[in-house]
Amino acid sequence: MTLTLNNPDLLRNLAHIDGQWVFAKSGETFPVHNPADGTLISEVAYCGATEAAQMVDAAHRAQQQWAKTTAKERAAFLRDWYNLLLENREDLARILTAEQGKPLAEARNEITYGANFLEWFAEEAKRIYGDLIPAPSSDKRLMVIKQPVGVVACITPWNFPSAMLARKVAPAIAAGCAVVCKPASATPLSALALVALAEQAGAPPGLINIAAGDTAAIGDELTTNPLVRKVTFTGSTEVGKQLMAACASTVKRTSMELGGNAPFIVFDDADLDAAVAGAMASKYRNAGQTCVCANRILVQAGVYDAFAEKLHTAVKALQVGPGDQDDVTLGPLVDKKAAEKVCNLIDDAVAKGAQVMTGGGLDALGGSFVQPTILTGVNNRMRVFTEEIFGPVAPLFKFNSDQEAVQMANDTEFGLAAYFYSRDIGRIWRVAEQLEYGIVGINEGIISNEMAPFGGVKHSGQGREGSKYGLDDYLEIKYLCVSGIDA
Ligand SMILES: NC(=O)C1=CN([C@@H]2O[C@H](COP(=O)(O)OP(=O)(O)OC[C@H]3O[C@@H](n4cnc5c(N)ncnc54)[C@H](O)[C@@H]3O)[C@@H](O)[C@H]2O)C=CC1
Ligand SMILES: O=C(O)[C@H](O)CS(=O)(=O)O
Repeated sequence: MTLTLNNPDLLRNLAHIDGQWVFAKSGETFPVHNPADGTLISEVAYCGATEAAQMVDAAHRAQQQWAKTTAKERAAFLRDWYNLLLENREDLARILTAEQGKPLAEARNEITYGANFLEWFAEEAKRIYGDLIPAPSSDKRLMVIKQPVGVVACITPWNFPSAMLARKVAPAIAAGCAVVCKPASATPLSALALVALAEQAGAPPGLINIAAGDTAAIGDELTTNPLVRKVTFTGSTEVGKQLMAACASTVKRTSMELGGNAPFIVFDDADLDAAVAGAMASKYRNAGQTCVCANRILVQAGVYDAFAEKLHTAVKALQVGPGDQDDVTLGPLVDKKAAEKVCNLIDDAVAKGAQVMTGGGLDALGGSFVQPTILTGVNNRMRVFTEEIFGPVAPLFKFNSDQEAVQMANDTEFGLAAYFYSRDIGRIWRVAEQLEYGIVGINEGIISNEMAPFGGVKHSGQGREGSKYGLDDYLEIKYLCVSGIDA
């Protein structure tokens, strides 16, 4: 696939440190390939601990100044950056589809989704209020002020390489922090393009720094350098735990958006057509590579066959192919290793008795294209019940009672998103309150937006991104006790 841009300057391959675009000190680079056809898109600077330390030093200097700006000035920068993302949305979407594989329509949506966090936190920046507290004695005045955490490390995944960066950098900048960013090596180009637009929007040198390459070396520097006061991470639970442990030596704050294992419950009073539409949107978005995808579809016995047939019809209508082709609605997985892992999960289920209703393995296109798949006759001994599938596979589990559905749904160490379809108000409240998840979609399969708190419980992480709560993760609360007030 040839990547054609209106503004070729958006395709960056260097690190951005202290306001300069620089090669790696070693001069090394690493390749970025298009998952649809394996073609080379770019060679990107392969950075390591040296560049990571330089980013931290630059961010520390810049943050001292950025913290002195007014909320209005921080808001104005974020809004200018937001406008540039929208003006360059088509190019940003094409870069995103080229390196990650998602269909262009989804890529456009991701750019808008990420931009909306810039707009949201441009507004929230002006509402970082403190408190005055009734004093215990007449000679005292008690108050609370909120101050920026300081230098923040942002480590982001390959599945939403643009929006996940924006979702972290926006509140950090709004709060008065400076950032050092490490994108996933599979998809650095979208993040680099975003930083190029931040520079165009007037970001002071050192405010926003980014480097990719030697993941472990960069990660080690960012988690142990005492000048970094917070690490915000989106990715697998396994890596999240490693990063939390590494941050302990310097007592950094952490925000963790980790893995999921979302139940999608269809009760017998559900609107089945709405439930199928919600399942399609939740399960097959980004070819199933989102942390909030429906991972286990639990269907009440009385409607199981009807729901399965309706879902089958909808899945058969999916168009598998390269994301830059107009009619495609299901792109490749991010790489062949990811596709192999998903096929292994299918094979495990079949070996334990599951039936393949449609799909079942690699698509005829080969490479990292996986057939959209529905499995029936599944049980909780299969890996598709316990593991995050991260692919276009819908296992349909059957249940009888409401309590059985809730028990199955909660039978996991994860707790990010859950979904269910019902039109009974009593059932809705009872089930919503019993589900052990940070996010619950009720009669809805797409729950993500900048206005709502996004985050999980248990092994799905800690902290919330977006919403009026999203700034808290980037602020420190300081209590001032003023005495001697009595005349
Ligand atoms: N809860 C959420 O919002 C999200 C969770 N995820 C989860 O992430 C996984 C898929 O995304 P991946 O990018 O493969 O996850 P990953 O955990 O392998 O990588 C995520 C990021 O961490 C970096 N990383 C890996 N090891 C590191 C280390 N030792 N030090 C510093 N950085 C390191 C990677 O380079 C990448 O930038 C799935 O489990 C998915 O559920 C992905 C996106 C969103
Ligand atoms: O990385 C992800 O999977 C995203 O958080 C999912 S969403 O926010 O785009 O729904």
